[in-house]
Amino acid sequence: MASVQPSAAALAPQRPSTAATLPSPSISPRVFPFPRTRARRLEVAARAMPWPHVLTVAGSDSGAGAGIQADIKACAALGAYCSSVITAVTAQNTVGVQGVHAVPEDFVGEQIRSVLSDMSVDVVKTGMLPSAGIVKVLCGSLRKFPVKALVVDPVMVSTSGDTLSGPSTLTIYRDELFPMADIVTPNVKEASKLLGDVSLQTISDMRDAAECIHKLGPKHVLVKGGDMPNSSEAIDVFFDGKEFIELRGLRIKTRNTHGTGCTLASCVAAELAKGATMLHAVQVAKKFVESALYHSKDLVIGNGPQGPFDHLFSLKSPLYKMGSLHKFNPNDLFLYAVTDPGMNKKWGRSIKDAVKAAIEGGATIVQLREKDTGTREFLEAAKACVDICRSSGVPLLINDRIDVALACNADGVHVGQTDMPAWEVRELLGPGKIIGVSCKTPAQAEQAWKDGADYIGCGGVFPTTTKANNPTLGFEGLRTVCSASKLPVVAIGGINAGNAGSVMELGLPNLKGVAVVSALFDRECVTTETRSLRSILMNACSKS
Ligand SMILES: Cc1ncc(COP(=O)(O)OP(=O)(O)O)c(N)n1
Ligand SMILES: Cc1ncsc1CCOP(=O)(O)O
Ligand SMILES: [Mg+2]
Repeated sequence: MASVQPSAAALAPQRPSTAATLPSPSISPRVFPFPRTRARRLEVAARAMPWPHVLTVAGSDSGAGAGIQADIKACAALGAYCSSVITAVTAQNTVGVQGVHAVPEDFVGEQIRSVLSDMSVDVVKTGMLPSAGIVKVLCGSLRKFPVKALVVDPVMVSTSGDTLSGPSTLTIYRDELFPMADIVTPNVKEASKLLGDVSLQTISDMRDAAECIHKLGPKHVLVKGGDMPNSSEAIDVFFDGKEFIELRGLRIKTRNTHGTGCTLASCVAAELAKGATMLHAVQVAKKFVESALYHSKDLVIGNGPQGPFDHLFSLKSPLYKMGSLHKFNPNDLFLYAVTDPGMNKKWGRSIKDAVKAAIEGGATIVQLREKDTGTREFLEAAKACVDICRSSGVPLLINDRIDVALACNADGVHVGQTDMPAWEVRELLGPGKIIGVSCKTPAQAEQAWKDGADYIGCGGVFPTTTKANNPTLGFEGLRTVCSASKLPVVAIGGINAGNAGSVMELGLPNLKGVAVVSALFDRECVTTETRSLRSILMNACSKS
């Protein structure tokens, strides 16, 4: 690999600033508020707003889909500052890598020194490290200027199949860099290379690989399964030295996957810099990549087989503002309030007041089930309820109506067996939204999971007059579905203050809560009923 030499222009003496040649201004020059004494500087620093800071040590991608360019965009998208040390300049595009020009080792060292000696960097993330010498320089610098965490993305082969780091770096990766790392994030091809070209075909192989790489010294390992053949999901294996966690995601059909590895590692680094735990950082990173791929799936840049994706998709999409992204927490199903227009009319309250009251009483999630409300009125009310729920941190779902959910930017939808299939809903809503599916059988629960739902609603557990022609499953039916479900379950149908405790006391696997219509809304005071049901549920859970 050839070295980069500074251009003649870069080496030429600097032109004196134009300010020096201008006549002195008649007004006093502006005083910049840079504190002159050390004590004053420290005082200012103590009051200063912290800005999580990631330093990426990686290669430049001229096509800007991967490498340094991806790292900076990913960190920016997640609110972290990203400084950059360039280890190599690559000529690449959507077709592949046409050339690599490594930066001389001592100049890589100089860049690192410039950043780490001046700025307070929280996390260092590494990407393309083209030579063993550069890895050595990096390790030496990290010993001199320690940071809170080191994220190592062992970039060895580009997704187009081009070699970015020779075999000589393998040994030093294993001997010097990995023992310093808080996490190493190989894909299956890289994991295989790191372990001497072992074959990785199954999740169990990925677990074994994660364990072997962990023995090389990093605190955590994430083996990414995005490239695994014959898998309808993107499953990654996370290992912290004790426990294996399979992280499941959607496999987004798109050609725009260039730079996913760099982006994932940068997101992990950004989240760590913000103070997240490792598992949380990895979960956020995975969700971010999945969402970016989803929102970029139809973009076209370049003519080659692998295009870049849009890291800053949230700036564009009104449906996907980061602020409204409600990451699903199964415990939110604990007390699920489902509205009913007839009951609200009967008691003379608006949808908005009903939702406010339920939240005040302690509802943990709300569904607008407005079967007879006109679309325009429904949408207006839904928008108001989105505001109420968002300011209380309670997710708001829409029953049946994907169009209304999209228009009001709700947190998700609930659909039944005769509504739009969950996988089509997922296509429309994207990965950031919550999808619930009504299921009465294990087969339906299995399908809901395959379709990408987040939870299932199972019932009627007891007879109900709220939903016509709805067969009663009883405790046995609920037990059968809960035991088979891979998704969290909420029980529904005829649940009230008199029987809710007995449902939760069943202690069924996956049962996270109860969904209730009439026992909350066909009552005079929604807040009182919700409050009392919540305390019944809490008592029952403390017993079971
Ligand atoms: C939480 C929850 N579970 C089940 C249902 C029922 O949905 P569905 O089967 O689509 O019937 P309708 O509610 O549309 O009549 C639900 N709404 N919520
Ligand atoms: C929507 C729905 N899905 C199954 S039962 C049911 C109605 C639940 O209403 P209630 O809580 O009043 O019995
Ligand atoms: Mg429905």
